[in-house]
Amino acid sequence: MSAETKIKFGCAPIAWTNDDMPELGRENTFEQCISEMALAGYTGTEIGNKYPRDPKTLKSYLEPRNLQVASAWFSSFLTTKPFEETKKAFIEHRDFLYAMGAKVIVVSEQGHSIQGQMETPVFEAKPVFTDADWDKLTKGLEELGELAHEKDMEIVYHHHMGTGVQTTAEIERLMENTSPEKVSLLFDTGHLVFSGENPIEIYQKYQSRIKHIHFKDIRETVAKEVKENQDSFLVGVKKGVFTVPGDGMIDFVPIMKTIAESGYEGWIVVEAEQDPAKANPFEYALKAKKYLNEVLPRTQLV
Ligand SMILES: O=C1C[C@@H](O)[C@H](O)[C@@H](O)C1=O
Ligand SMILES: [Co+2]
Repeated sequence: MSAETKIKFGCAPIAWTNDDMPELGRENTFEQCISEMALAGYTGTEIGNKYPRDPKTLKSYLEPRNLQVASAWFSSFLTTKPFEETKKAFIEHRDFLYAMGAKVIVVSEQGHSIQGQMETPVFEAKPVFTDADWDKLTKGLEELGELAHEKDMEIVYHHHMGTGVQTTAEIERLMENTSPEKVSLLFDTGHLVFSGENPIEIYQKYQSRIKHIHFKDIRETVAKEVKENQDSFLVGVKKGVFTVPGDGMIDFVPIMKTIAESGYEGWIVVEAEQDPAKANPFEYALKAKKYLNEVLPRTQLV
């Protein structure tokens, strides 16, 4: 089987309407978003704040457009709230994704996170977990992993700027202290490069545990500005730190080659949040798909 058939390309709705800042792209409708994704050539989507939450209704919109649900984000609060609260919300989210046919559940720990704070500098004020936080996080994630297994699903942990799992050392600590059977990893190129990590090294080290991928590129000059100005994550997004693959500083050819050579089977979701008033979401989705269509054969595996 070629790499092309094992890898499916999806697109995240965050470029049309931003979940972290719903005022960005408020005017873009749900139907416009999913129609444009399909028109740009994607076969999968994640879930945005305008998507109907009833599986039957959502399917009635997605199926005519040949779109599947790849996954959806879940915020855990294992380090700051009683486990039962996260568990209850997780089961609801899991059951919704299961009904939609998704196989993986994106989980990101939002306890102590500063990613949603407009004024907090993302590099300087990022949280650092205590040993007690790590203990709660790793144990809690393993329990969520077991709950996912009840539906034959996996949790994929999303390392993220402005959270306690952002750097290479933090990703390593998470991976080393959780069971590979219970906790898998999401690989997000944009967050790794923005943070200053080496994405290929991380991919190679954890390839057997990577079960979901987000592709976004970085505008190098904006990333430098965010660091120098001590901007928050959200201000960075508004300034345009993220863009689609092929439009920034990341060379996706070696990344794609590493992914294809690893035998990765699953979704690569183009997820490049930026201000839709400055970056037309359809044009950028199309640009990314064209670029990826060119990059994939250059991995020489197809
Ligand atoms: O997967 C993601 C979901 C978003 O809400 C988040 O802030 C974004 O940066 C991301 O990578
Ligand atoms: Co992501």
